[in-house]
Amino acid sequence: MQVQRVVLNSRPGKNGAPVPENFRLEEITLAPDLKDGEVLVRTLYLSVDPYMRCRMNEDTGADYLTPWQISKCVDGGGVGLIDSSRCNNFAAGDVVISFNWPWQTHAVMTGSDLQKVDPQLVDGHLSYFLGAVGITGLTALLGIREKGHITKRANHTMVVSGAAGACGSIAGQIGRLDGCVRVVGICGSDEKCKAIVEDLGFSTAINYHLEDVPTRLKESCPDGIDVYFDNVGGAISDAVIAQMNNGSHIILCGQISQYNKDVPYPPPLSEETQKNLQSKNITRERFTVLNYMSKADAALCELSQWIKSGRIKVLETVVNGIENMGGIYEFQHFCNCISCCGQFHFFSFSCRCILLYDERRKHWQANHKNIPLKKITSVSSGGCALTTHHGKLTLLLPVISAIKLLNELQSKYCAD
Ligand SMILES: NC(=O)C1=CN([C@@H]2O[C@H](COP(=O)(O)OP(=O)(O)OC[C@H]3O[C@@H](n4cnc5c(N)ncnc54)[C@H](OP(=O)(O)O)[C@@H]3O)[C@@H](O)[C@H]2O)C=CC1
Ligand SMILES: CCCCCC(=O)/C=C/[C@H]1[C@H](O)CC(=O)[C@@H]1CCCCCCC(=O)O
Repeated sequence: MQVQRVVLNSRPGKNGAPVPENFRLEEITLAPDLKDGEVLVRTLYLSVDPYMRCRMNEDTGADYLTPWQISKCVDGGGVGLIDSSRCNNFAAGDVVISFNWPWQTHAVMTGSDLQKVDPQLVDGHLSYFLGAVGITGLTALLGIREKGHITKRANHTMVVSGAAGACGSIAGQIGRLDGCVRVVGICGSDEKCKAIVEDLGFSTAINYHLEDVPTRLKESCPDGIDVYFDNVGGAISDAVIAQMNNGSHIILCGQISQYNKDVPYPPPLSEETQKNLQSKNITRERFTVLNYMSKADAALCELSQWIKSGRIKVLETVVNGIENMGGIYEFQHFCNCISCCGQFHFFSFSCRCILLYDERRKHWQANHKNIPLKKITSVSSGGCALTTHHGKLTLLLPVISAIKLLNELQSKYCAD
């Protein structure tokens, strides 16, 4: 069987921004026979995440991350279907996920690397297993519960950086559901600001590219800041920390603004910010979701229920084609992504890029008629935004490709 895959072509260098040329698309032949314990999977969606920037370095700087190897297939979070199986735990048609899914249209994987998931949890919207009902949703929920110390009726104000991203967009909504009276999001465009306020229910949004963050924080958080969900680090976090209250809490989720720099994780803080933390007794404990997986099942159920009931909205992003996987890193400033292989569709909001393989979708529908995949229900003007059952998708593609993609999406998925 001929399959396409993405390999690492070159490294950006420890202080370099990733470029599409860091990746290369190849075609290879998969051996037809499976060994005992192996399965053949069809890739549906692959996730492109900030931590992968570290895997592009020879030394990732984090003990739980291995570097990607030059000319080898890259891997990460993925979801797909079992095509055929020689592993007792899996049968053809099962939906499975893995943290080490190769960026490949089909792959032979060992059963022990895969986890079977229940499509009912996401109402057939399988990409959610890589986002809102997957690692980033868990990160938001467990990060808040473990490190946020939000108390109902305490009138807490929460600030979220990277607020339109996969973790941030869910974290802000959970902050609200858990009882914060005010949730302020910081993100990088007016479009994102509008979406997190109008679609997700954040109280206020600050565009850090156009607005003065300290001034806008002062206006938006008149009672100071009690909880900070930090996705970005750097100057934005310095500004937030400067306005945090005594005894307040930081959820140290990630520091994306520093990932192109050759600094350890978590990157060092300025002296002034360190002083702020100490003098105001602010907690800032590192949070890694993988350390809380014993709580994952219950948390995933909670997320699933919130999403199904519409109390949490999910924003997603799609870009078209495995050949565009490298290009996704051009969007890294704007988004972290999900994608797949073959004839892709790459939906792309602020947070996630998702590639959907047409044939696989048909395969899925043929085998799971009772759980229809969500179809796009309307396309809004300008070729830059679509609406699904679950919320708005904003394409970060150039308008021309966005229009082309929308037309394709329309003709393929909106007919019925
Ligand atoms: N602790 C844990 O276990 C986990 C941590 N993480 C971390 O959470 C963070 C968010 O991840 P995720 O939501 O998946 O990623 P996304 O890519 O979905 O979101 C990241 C957001 O950060 C913003 N951003 C990118 N670069 C910068 C910058 N230089 N300055 C300010 N904002 C920037 C982007 O939008 P814009 O600039 O337009 O606002 C983007 O929306 C990352 O730091 C990641 O490493 C993720 C998963 C698990
Ligand atoms: C070094 C910067 C990391 C910053 C925090 C972050 O983004 C962490 C992400 C992990 C999160 O805890 C859950 C995940 O899915 C991310 C890591 C996944 C590790 C997979 C292992 C890959 C490998 O084989 O190296």
